[in-house]
Amino acid sequence: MKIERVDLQRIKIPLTAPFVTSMGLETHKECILVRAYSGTHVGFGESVAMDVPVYNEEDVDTVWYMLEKYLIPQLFSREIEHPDEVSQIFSWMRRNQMAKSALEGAVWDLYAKMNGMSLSRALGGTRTTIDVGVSIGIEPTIEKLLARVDSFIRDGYKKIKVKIKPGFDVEPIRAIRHTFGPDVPLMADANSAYTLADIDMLKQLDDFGLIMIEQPLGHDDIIDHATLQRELKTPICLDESIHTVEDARKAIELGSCRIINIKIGRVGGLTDARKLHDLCAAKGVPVWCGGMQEVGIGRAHNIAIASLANFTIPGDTSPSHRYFTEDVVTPMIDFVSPGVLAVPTGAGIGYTINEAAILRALVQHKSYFANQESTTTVIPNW
Ligand SMILES: O=C(O)CCC(=O)c1ccccc1C(=O)O
Ligand SMILES: [Mg+2]
Repeated sequence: MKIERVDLQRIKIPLTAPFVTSMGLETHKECILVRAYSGTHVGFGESVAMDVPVYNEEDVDTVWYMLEKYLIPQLFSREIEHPDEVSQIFSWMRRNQMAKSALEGAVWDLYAKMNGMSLSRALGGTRTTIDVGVSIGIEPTIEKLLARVDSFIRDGYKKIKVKIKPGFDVEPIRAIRHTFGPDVPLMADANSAYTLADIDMLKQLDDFGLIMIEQPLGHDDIIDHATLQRELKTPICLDESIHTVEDARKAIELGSCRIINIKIGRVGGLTDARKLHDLCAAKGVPVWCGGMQEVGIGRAHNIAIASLANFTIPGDTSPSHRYFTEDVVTPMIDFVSPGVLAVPTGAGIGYTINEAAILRALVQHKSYFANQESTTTVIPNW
């Protein structure tokens, strides 16, 4: 296939509730949607970079810049047989995994649509449904947190993940266990808020039977995590520290974690996400699909990758209504039964794009053509 045109659309949508983590506060979702065109087919991708570089080094503007300056022109210049080639084509560029992934994901959807198969099938997925959990931000009080946990348990979520930070860690976890009992599948995500100096507090978390503790230490660390894992019964799951398949190999070899959270954007795209999944399967390390509060396109990509066999732990891919009142796909992504999403069987991502919703959220649109000048529209809607 030859990519003849790419559109970038920057959108901004309010979140139904503010999301607080040890990294800061989010009230809106801002991201870039990518469309890749070949013949009569269009593939869709989504950049998961946040509006500020607090999770990784990228933000919405750096993604746009890297796509426009390097990645889009590079795809225009060649014939592609299979989307697996895209990550190889982009491999000369260091990092910028989310920028690469946004375009690579659009090419994967395009390829699946051109071949009349679902994205899940194109990736080798075997599950027809996936179990999902919920990621709850830091609430102003333990009482408010308990109320949220209660409503998510009632909704049937298969895993409850709570964000922790220094000063809001042991007590909220103790309160959840005390109120809801030992059987609730519970985990904590620290987003790198601790160091080895906090080891006594982290060891206290061992008493609560957590499924795992996600990314307790430095975003760029795998050494101290190995030290910590030797001291903890609870499995450590790495998120921020794993950007590549090689990172995962080294972390597993060092014993830095026993579980890995795979985010397609963080690892540079679907091809590398699948390779990381395969490596973990070979090493006996379970994986689950993380989330970046994606709108429907990125969410659909997450569902497709989570249909692979070694995604044995419920992921963070909650239904659309947990974040937004309106999504960019229609109908909104929702449970088929409590805590369970269906893996679409239609071509590509398998959801219909809600063009009207995108127009309502649109901030900037630019079309790039293989053989023509590009055109930009800036929409001053905020
Ligand atoms: O609901 C989701 O999409 C997951 C939300 C989440 O936990 C998260 C959101 C933004 C950045 C990092 C993380 C994380 O998993 O650490
Ligand atoms: Mg995380």
